[in-house]
Amino acid sequence: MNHWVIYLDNKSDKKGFLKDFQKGRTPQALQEFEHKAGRLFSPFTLEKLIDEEDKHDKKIISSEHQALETMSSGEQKRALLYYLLKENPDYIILDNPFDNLDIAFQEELKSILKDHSKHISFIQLASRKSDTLSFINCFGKLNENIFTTTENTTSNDIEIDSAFNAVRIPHAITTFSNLEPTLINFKNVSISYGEKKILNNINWTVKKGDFWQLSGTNGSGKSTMLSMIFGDNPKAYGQNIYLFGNKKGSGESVWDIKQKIGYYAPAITLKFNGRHSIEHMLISGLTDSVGLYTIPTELQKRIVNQWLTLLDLQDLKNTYFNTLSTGQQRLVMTARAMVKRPPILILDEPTAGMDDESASLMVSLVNKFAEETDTAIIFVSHRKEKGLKPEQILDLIPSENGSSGVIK
Ligand SMILES: Nc1ncnc2c1ncn2[C@@H]1O[C@H](COP(=O)(O)OP(=O)(O)OP(=O)(O)O)[C@@H](O)[C@H]1O
Repeated sequence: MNHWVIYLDNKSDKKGFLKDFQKGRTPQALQEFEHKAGRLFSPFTLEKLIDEEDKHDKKIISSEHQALETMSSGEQKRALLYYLLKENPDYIILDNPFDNLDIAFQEELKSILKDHSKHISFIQLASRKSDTLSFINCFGKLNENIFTTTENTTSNDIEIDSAFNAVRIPHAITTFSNLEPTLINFKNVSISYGEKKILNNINWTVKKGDFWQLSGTNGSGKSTMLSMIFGDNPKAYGQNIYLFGNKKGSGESVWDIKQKIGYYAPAITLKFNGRHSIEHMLISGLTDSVGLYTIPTELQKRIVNQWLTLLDLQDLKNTYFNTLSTGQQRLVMTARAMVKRPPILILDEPTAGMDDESASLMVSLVNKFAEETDTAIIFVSHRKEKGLKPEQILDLIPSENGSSGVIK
């Protein structure tokens, strides 16, 4: 039985490939799948199922106890996997299956897929060569929209430690005065959803200039914690959570808080589907807007030009953002969250779905920003991100009473 891996880079037209595949337009080498029943294990499938459940008010993979929409990203993937396997298709396309999964579930997934590989063919789309499943016996790659077969290539270790070293992080133009040295303070924070206990007695202090990694298994409460800092999660009220010295829910508006926090998660890239030049995208990071509604000042332009030089994107400054490769878009969006040099920068799984080279560039940029600025960074990731240099890790360890926080 054949099992394929198809390596992707940030220029691969994955969407186009999947569409063609589903319509039966398969490349020559993959013709064995042409008239077979296939399923897709991908965030696209999850999106569609959530939408369908919502529209028709029915449970397709939601359980009795919990709607698919409210599950954590790892829980959603687990539910989808079992749903697809139960359908017993001839083949399953696995779209970067390990993204957003904690180490334990990654291992479990590997062994579940291996067991099923005796009677289901798998086609793994992989941005990282090191993710290649052990039972893969056919190799290919997707260059833009062209599929070609390749030799069995082993994982490529990319070191881009010297990237961005020519230029320093540009100066800030916004000043954040009267900041307390302690920016975030969780005191004995415990959160439940109904009977389900999520966080148990979390104590966490983030100070000016800290570099934290927030980690924990799927469903351990990482997004819940972020939503209490950056979002409007009502569960935050009544808890002892202090942001910039003020108790959450007392006085400072969500807008006041958001203004002091740079935030980037891959999903927000989707918000920027209009025609914005890269230069304007970065300027909009200084003005906290999605588009650019006012004429930028000379100072704003100068700072953004320095950022473009740093990112080596000077030549592309007038290019539309939506024409960049995924890796370039992610770097621009991360830089957009950095340009203000906010007191806090939250990066929520920023490397999910990135190829090795782009992930490595992202890590270099974050390390450099941590080193050269006073911004406190919270980097959320399941992966031990190669080369990332956080000073401290808050690991959420789940138990029946909710997750406790262990500082490493
Ligand atoms: N509205 C809700 N109702 C019920 N349960 C919820 C709701 N929102 C979140 N949960 C549960 O809270 C737990 C923590 O979810 P959260 O998204 O914070 O985890 P996470 O650590 O970010 O996980 P992942 O790494 O999988 O994204 C999960 O078990 C999730 O199912």
